[in-house]
Amino acid sequence: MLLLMDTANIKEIKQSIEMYPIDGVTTNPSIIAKEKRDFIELLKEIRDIIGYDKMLHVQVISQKADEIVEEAKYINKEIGGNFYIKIPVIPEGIKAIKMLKGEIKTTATAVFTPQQALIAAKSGADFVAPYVNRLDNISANGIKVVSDIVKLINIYNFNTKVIAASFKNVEQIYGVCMAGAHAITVNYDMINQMIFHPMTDWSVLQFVKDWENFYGNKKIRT
Ligand SMILES: O=C[C@H](O)COP(=O)(O)O
Repeated sequence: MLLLMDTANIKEIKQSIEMYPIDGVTTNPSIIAKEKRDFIELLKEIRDIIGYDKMLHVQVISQKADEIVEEAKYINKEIGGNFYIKIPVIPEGIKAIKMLKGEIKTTATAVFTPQQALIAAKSGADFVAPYVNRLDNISANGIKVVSDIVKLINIYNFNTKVIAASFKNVEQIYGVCMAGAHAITVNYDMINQMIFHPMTDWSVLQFVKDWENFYGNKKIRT
């Protein structure tokens, strides 16, 4: 299972890379704009922090295939390393995914249906990114959509991986993992929530208390 951070915030990226087993970073134009920084300069800083081996997914802005391809080539040249260009699954985006096959790795994004994922996978996308919480918010079932996409990819033996995105609670994350999503991308709040449990904190406190009752301030290693 691949675990990526859905953020462009330098502090959050540094902290999560230090604490957790992170495989890379995903961004989108909204996430990037929040940082109020020069686009390429910010991406270069992220690349420096995560190194050249971890994945960095960056989204295009253009909506015409030729321009999407040009943007993809430009960002890839500037950033380098293990790079994926994120392309929305509009028709021109699908065309661009086909055009980039064999040249730049692609993540088909803004996926809301298994049918979109199927076309993106057949076009050669390396990842498809269904938006779980945004689906749940429109009374659809995000986990079911992810589960169906995973099934379709297996039925047709595509090399495409599912990177489930857009989470607002850990139950959604658990659901997509049980459905066999190959990767998840989560924000800083979600990664911390994934590891949090009040009983864990209570248990740790209790262990320390019991130790101190007998050993006082004595450490295990003096
Ligand atoms: O790039 C896609 C994001 O993961 C969407 O997440 P969001 O619905 O929390 O904005």
